[in-house]
Amino acid sequence: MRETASPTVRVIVPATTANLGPGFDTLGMALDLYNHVELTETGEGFVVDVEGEGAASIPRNESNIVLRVVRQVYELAGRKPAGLRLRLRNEIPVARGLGSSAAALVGGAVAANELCGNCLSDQEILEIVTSFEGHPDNVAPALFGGVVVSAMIAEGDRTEVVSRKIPPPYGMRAIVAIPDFPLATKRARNALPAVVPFKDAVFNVSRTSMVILAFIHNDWDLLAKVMEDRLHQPYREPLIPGMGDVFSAAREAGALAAVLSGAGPTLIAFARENTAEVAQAMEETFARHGVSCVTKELKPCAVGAKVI
Ligand SMILES: Nc1ncnc2c1ncn2[C@@H]1O[C@H](COP(=O)(O)OP(=O)(O)OP(=O)(O)O)[C@@H](O)[C@H]1O
Ligand SMILES: N[C@@H](CCO)C(=O)O
Repeated sequence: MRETASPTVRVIVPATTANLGPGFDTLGMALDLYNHVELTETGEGFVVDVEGEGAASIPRNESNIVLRVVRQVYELAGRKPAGLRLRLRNEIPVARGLGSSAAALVGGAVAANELCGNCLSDQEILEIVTSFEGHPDNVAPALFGGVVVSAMIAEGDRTEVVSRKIPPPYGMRAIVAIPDFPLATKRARNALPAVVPFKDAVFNVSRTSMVILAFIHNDWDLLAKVMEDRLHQPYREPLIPGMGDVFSAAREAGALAAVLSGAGPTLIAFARENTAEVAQAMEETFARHGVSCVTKELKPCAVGAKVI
């Protein structure tokens, strides 16, 4: 008798760069570097395979965050799988500020939802994965693509995640300089103060608003002027040797702006030309500070998580 194939779903999810300078925990952009998640319902057991980035460090047991989000989706769908096989193939470096965990979580949630008959909406998936991450600015662009503005709005005992997508900037390139050392998001968030000067808060409110307008109107002169931060980058700079000099070198080489990618340590520069010169300037400047890095030229990605 012909064996029926085990139901399998494959999902591809983009990397993301969060904050985009002043938009701490609010702005994020999807980039064309991907994690691949494959989920199969099996007769028994829960198996996790990992290849690519993080293969040596990502757990294969119940602590694996992707397995945890898959289980939560099945539970919400009222389904109890006899067994699951999870295959993770990662191109996004782990703990480097490019949204590796967000991409993996979104991939797992979308794959599980597909196998459960798509009973959860995108909004429900967004809020489930945000609850794992604690902030929406990687998750939302990983799910929806493009540039996404997000806010967490408390409503009684529930927190609604409100997200709105802007088309990615046309003709813009993102040069990322990825140091060879990891920086856990948790550690980078612990470096932040509980209170900031009122003038710094106002600085970021104005710059975040203007960054959004610059993207909406493709106003690159404006973007170059306003993509600055006072809420998180100054407090994280001691964790990334040479960060300020790398920003200056990127701009001198032709970048419109250069900021910390998410919680770092990756630094990201936005440019429309001279991308090779920008990448070289970032790499050489990091090297002068004793930091070895890999540079990649990436493009903003209009599409988020996709079942393939
Ligand atoms: N692709 C992945 N698959 C499974 N677990 C992952 C993956 N990427 C990261 N993790 C796990 O997510 C947890 C949080 O990682 P952390 O947020 O510090 O790094 P990250 O999400 O990879 O980095 P970043 O958000 O800066 O890109 C870590 O325990 C890590 O093992
Ligand atoms: N907004 C988050 C992004 C983490 O990728 C932070 O900066 O901690």
